[in-house]
Amino acid sequence: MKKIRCLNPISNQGLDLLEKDLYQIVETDDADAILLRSFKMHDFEISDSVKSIGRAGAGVNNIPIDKCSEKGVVVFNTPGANANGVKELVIASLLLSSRDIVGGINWVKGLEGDSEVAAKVEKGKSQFVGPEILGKKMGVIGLGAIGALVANTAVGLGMEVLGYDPFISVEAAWSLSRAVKRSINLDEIFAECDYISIHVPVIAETKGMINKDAFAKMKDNVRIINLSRGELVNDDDLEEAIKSGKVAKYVTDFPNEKVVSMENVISIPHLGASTPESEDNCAIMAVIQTKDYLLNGNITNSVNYPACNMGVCQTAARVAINHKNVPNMVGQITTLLANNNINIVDMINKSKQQWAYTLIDVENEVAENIVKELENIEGIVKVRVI
Ligand SMILES: NC(=O)C1=CN([C@@H]2O[C@H](COP(=O)(O)OP(=O)(O)OC[C@H]3O[C@@H](n4cnc5c(N)ncnc54)[C@H](O)[C@@H]3O)[C@@H](O)[C@H]2O)C=CC1
Ligand SMILES: O=C(O)C(=O)COP(=O)(O)O
Repeated sequence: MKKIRCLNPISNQGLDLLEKDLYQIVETDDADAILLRSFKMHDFEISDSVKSIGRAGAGVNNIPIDKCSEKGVVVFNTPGANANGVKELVIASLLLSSRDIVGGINWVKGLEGDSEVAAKVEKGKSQFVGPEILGKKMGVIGLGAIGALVANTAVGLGMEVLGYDPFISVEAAWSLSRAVKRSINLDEIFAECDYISIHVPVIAETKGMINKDAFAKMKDNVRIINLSRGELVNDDDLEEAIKSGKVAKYVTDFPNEKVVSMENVISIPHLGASTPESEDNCAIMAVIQTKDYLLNGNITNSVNYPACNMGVCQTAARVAINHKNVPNMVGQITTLLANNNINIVDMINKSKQQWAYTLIDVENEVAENIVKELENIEGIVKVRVI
């Protein structure tokens, strides 16, 4: 029986795929696999029983990836599974940033109980005028699953779209409308766009990328939409840019104590992926990937270990080894098996940056002492016999 622990509520559409005779949902710290959404795991004790962590969503900045890699814990996410949910909220945000719908709604709320609401609405509406988006320039930073959908939809809404992504995947590039203009540097986006939407992960290179220097290059009255992560924007610099009139509106899905009280900020409570469709898609994908890893050792959509697939084991046993990507690992592993008279039927070795994974189907049972010997090889961080 494999134990699965959920650190956030995970859609039943996914959890129902866990067969009752094979899997048990637990709240104890002896789980084989963890499923989560935005739960912050940095201070969470990851026990040695944990083999994988499945993020039902895209961003993995809530998970200590390096620590997981060192422990041989494979971290999955679910690329694209919530992209449409986010895209739709970006389009809503685009309109909210332009027309003062939020200001208008709040003002009308204040007229409750007034006997002249209809007349006052007509008289007061001019204070909420805002521009149309048709024909305006939209900059999309990051053209992955979400950014590509946003760029294409903005084209469909009659906007002129500039996209920037130096690491764009072939798949995302193919999916882009030919009307999306490629920017080769951010400065062009900053200088030309009336609306800028950010769709990059928060990593060392992107943290605080929307800062004083960036604001200085932007047009006056620019509208910025950030449904990616709060840390991408420098809050102090944003405050200045709003005060000076450089930024007309900032829409964020990641409000904090500082941003929430700023003028001309629209704060959304992290609702980008909060649709039944996205929640179901993410849960289903995370569960399928987790099951395949626990049962077969196959890796799909991991952010720290390489993709690897040998189907279902047809031999006496399958040995799954997580290790460092350094010379002579395969040599040492196969020599040790040969010295123990274990015949290899099939094997695969893959690497991703400094980590690697070796799957070996063998003809014989693999005894506990051999597992121990494998674990003792310098550079090996996890050994499983499936
Ligand atoms: N508000 C919400 O509920 C949600 C927020 N997100 C956020 O959106 C981000 C993007 O999600 P996806 O599009 O699904 O991810 P993705 O991985 O498909 O796309 C990210 C893109 O950013 C690009 N990129 C990386 N570094 C860059 C840089 N320095 N400059 C320009 N582009 C760069 C990559 O090449 C990739 O194409 C996530 O990392 C997450 O932080 C994702 C889902 C839901
Ligand atoms: O997928 C992501 O990166 C998200 O930000 C969605 O977060 P959530 O699963 O809604 O807590």
